Amino acid sequence: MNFSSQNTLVLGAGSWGTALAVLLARNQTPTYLWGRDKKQIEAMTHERCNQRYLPNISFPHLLIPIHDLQQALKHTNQIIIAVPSHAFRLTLECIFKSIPARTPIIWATKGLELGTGRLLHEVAIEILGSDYPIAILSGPTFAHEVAMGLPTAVTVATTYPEVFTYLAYCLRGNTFRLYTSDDLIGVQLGGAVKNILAIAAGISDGLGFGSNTRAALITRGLAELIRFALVSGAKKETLMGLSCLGDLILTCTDNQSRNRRLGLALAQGKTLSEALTLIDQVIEGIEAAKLVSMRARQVNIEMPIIDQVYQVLYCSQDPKKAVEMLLNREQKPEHT
Ligand SMILES: NC(=O)C1=CN([C@@H]2O[C@H](COP(=O)(O)OP(=O)(O)OC[C@H]3O[C@@H](n4cnc5c(N)ncnc54)[C@H](OP(=O)(O)O)[C@@H]3O)[C@@H](O)[C@H]2O)C=CC1
Ligand SMILES: O=C(CO)COP(=O)(O)O
Repeated sequence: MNFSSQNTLVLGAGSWGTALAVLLARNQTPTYLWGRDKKQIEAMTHERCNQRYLPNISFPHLLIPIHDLQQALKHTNQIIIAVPSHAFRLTLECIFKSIPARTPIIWATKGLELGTGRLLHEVAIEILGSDYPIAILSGPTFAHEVAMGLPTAVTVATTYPEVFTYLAYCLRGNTFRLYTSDDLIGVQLGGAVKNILAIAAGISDGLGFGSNTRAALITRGLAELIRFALVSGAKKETLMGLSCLGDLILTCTDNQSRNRRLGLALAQGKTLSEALTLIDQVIEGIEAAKLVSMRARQVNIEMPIIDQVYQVLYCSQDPKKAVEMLLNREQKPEHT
């Protein structure tokens, strides 16, 4: 394959889609960055920067912001979806009739399908059938750090080796390293559930608890995540890798995480709607908390931390009370 003649289309002009488009274009891959907001695309075209979602990062000349989706689809050999999970189905439904069969479709979205809790590869296969090679890019990746060129490593889950090879070629460089995995379930569940645990870590730190508490939350949260993911068909080794443990550590410990900042704000007494207004970006852990706690009950998996996050978000549970509930649970062996 003559890689150098290929174009990539990134769907979703938020912080993550923009950072990925910047990385691709810096690596000499002609890249279209599609966003739904025409005014924002015009501003990005004029300013050569995404002031709203990724300020102070200049666009390389091979990055072209675009609003006309059909036009963008005409010129693409690879699609990367970076819209929030609530827009995933709609985005695929809009494009699938216009993309040639065999076009690789990769997503960097971290979450479950709105309302149903299905994994996004199930949604993708339902819409696309088996004519399109799919892959999932996930891992500890704050958009701004990636765009700054700080060294970052990710997992790409796919059963199509050629998709990985081409993606790795496009994202190559000294700052971005890709590892392969064939565990679509584990990689997606790690990325979705860690967001809920980052809210928990934010709550804990916002209440003024210390490093001991945070370490306990991360470790016991990971135990919940593993129980849930194994029952769902994930591989255990995936859960110890970048897309799960790596991302869990990142988002539970650094205030660049919007999910963690949500927890901090709630613990400081803000209402959910005040916190949402304050952060003003996608917070995937909110919907995921509802979907995962519901699913955990259905499959009879104990997820006490996730459950308390759900209670705080949806049932007006006082964050302090949520911690009390967790600490006063019946004693049990660490490993069961
Ligand atoms: N930011 C990060 O560091 C990382 C994010 N991710 C994941 O990437 C995904 C996107 O998040 P991120 O870029 O951070 O979010 P942001 O909050 O930065 O931006 C959200 C973007 O999604 C767009 N959007 C919202 N609804 C729709 C819709 N219905 N159709 C099309 N576009 C829509 C928004 O457009 P508008 O401005 O018009 O509302 C905006 O461009 C999430 O799943 C997130 O978990 C993964 C790794 C890192
Ligand atoms: O997934 C992320 C980094 O890997 C971003 O996390 P937040 O959505 O919590 O900001």
